[in-house]
Amino acid sequence: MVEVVKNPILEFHNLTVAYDKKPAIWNVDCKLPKGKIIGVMGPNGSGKSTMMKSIMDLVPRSSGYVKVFNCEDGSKTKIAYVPQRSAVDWDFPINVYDTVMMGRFSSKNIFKRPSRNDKDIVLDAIRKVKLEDFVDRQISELSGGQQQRVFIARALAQQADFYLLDEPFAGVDVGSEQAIMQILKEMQANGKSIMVVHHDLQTAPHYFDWLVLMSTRLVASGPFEKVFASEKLGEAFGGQLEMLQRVGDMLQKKQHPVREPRSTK
Ligand SMILES: Nc1ncnc2c1ncn2[C@@H]1O[C@H](COP(=O)(O)OP(=O)(O)OP(=O)(O)O)[C@@H](O)[C@H]1O
Repeated sequence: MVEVVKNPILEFHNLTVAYDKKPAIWNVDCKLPKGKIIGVMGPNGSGKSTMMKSIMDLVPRSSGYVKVFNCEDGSKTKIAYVPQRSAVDWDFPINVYDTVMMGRFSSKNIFKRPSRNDKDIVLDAIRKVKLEDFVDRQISELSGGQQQRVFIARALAQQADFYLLDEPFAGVDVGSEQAIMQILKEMQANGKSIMVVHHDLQTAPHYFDWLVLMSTRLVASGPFEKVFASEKLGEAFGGQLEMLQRVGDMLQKKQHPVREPRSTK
């Protein structure tokens, strides 16, 4: 099941990426819509991270291509990428402010001096993720949820049109997960497109408008409810059907599977 998209932000055209000749993603062909929060789901090793990296041109393509479409105003679509937590050296000696400031530098201007405008944008991004009390704190001294928010602030400082987040909720407490989700919804309300690699089938229905299901091949891409309710979910996740049944029951009862954060009052 691959839904046709008329005004896409992104197109995968027969894309294959292999490591040591073993395909990590195989012949992926689909278009993804603008202005949505898109979930990318599938079992471990199904190629979700590779899909993200192929958009950023971080992995060599064996065949096919990825095309990112222009913004409405004709300017080039800017992409910000938040890698998996495990790909980041959290012991690197750098504080929150300087990490977020990295979002204002590209490979072409790494030696520029930050302008007043850069500084304002960085402080604004830090405020948006509610880390203003931690600007001077080393990133190694933050909790998992705070570290993730620093990287989201760095992406916000890039002022991109399209945001890619690889498992932003891994190693993050429930309160931080909800805070991050709130930030993503606000970004969407401001016209941004967002793509998120996610593992948790219970929370997914509350987060995404569009679902891409991977199992090395593309299993499905379409409106969330349509893909989630189809047999494609079982096809992608194979052995985990019992758990899926429980999720289905929960959805029928309209229970919100995410616990409310405990009040701090
Ligand atoms: N740098 C690499 N070198 C060799 N093989 C790799 C490399 N990166 C990923 N792979 C392999 O490619 C396949 C897809 O990996 P990928 O990380 O894209 O999957 P994933 O769906 O994101 O997995 P997970 O949910 O566990 O993070 C896996 O079999 C993985 O072992």
